Amino acid sequence: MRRPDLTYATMDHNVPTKDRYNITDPISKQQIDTLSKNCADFGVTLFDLDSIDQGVVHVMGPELGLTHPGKTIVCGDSHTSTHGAFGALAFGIGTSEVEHVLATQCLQQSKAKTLEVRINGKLKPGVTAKDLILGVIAKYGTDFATGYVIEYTGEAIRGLSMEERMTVCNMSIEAGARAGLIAPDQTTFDYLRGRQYVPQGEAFEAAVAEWQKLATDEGAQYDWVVEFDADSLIPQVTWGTSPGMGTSVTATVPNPADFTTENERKAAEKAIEYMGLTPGTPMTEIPVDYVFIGSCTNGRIEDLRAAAAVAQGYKVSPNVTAIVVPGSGRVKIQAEKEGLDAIFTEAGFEWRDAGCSMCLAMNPDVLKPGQRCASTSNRNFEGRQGRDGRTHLVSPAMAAAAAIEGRFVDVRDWQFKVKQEA
Ligand SMILES: CC(C)[C@H](C(=O)O)[C@@H](O)C(=O)O
Ligand code: SF4
Repeated sequence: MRRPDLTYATMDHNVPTKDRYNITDPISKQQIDTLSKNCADFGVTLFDLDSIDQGVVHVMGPELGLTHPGKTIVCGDSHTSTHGAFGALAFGIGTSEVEHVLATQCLQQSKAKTLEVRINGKLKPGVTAKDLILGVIAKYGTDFATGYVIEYTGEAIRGLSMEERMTVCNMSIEAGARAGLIAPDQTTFDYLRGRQYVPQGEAFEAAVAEWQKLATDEGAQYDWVVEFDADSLIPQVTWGTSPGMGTSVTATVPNPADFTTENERKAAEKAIEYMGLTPGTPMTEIPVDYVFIGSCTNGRIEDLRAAAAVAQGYKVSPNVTAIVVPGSGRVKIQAEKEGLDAIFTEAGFEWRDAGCSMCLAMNPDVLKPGQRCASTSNRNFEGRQGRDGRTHLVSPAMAAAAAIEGRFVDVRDWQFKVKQEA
């Protein structure tokens, strides 16, 4: 290994989120044991199950301050695009490329084209970064950014916290992009200050002076520009089996006949059948069996706060199983300090340990065939959360409201209702 000092590891995909040391799946067990052994043999820092920093790599990395503006970051995982939120060039690579990087610390790449995704206006109350990226992908499709690196710009992006920016960049890959990034600014520097793996004291100020140079050039030219209006965005729910098959919670399940091309019609038909839905059904009349709050898209502390704010004082519907899975050990500890775990458990949510959990069916958290899940993760492919499971992607607040009502609800009405009752 060329640079063990620049390499970090954790365990996330196949870690059980309850009784975490009891890994019964032999392949998962072997993978985890092999990683431990390799890290020990090659001197790589590993955040293992005993570490409070163990968690989903895209949650715990930034949290530790490992992600800096201007860095090139690779990981054997497609959602590495998350780290672009800091103005890093971060992308997922395949296993043989991982091997190449470990041996040489370099990678041959062809230059990507540049795409500006300009978000005009501001998000309205109850509309989140998750709705924003789901809305962009619903509008432009799951392959519009193929061959490009996205730069997200515009007023709405500048107004986002680092955690919200990570949610947006996380799903760049669902738009087909090689990577997605946001130019660093004061929000970025404030987030990084004092974290374990950033320079401290005067060295930090010197780093900031360098990072400031990474702001978007005045009059920068891109290969392509698309625009999106944040002002008119409504909370989103996906109805199909790709992240682009989404709509507003106030809308209905679409009619395949209304799509323009034959391919789209066929894809919609197939997706609606798999999802067990009927065209024309209001999204708010779709009942859910399961709610998953977590993942590298929405398993950060702000996400858990948003979900807890909705859940507080209510009970999960008797027809629903709901789990909350912090993205990292530190998110878990912070949430417990703030009493969020108590809010969730009193409401009837299960409070779990950090891991990828039900984002993908590679650990004990799996849907049963036919079960329908409101999920804060990023992929709703067939079988993603378990064979024949049905996934609807939503924001944390929307997921929490769905857990309580037992169906999708417009969280903007929900907040109104809460206020009236209070
Ligand atoms: C299993 C892993 C390689 C995969 C990825 O690359 O993204 C997973 O994290 C996912 O979200 O589908
Ligand atoms: S949380 Fe989900 S999307 Fe993120 S790395 Fe894990 S499996 Fe992939």
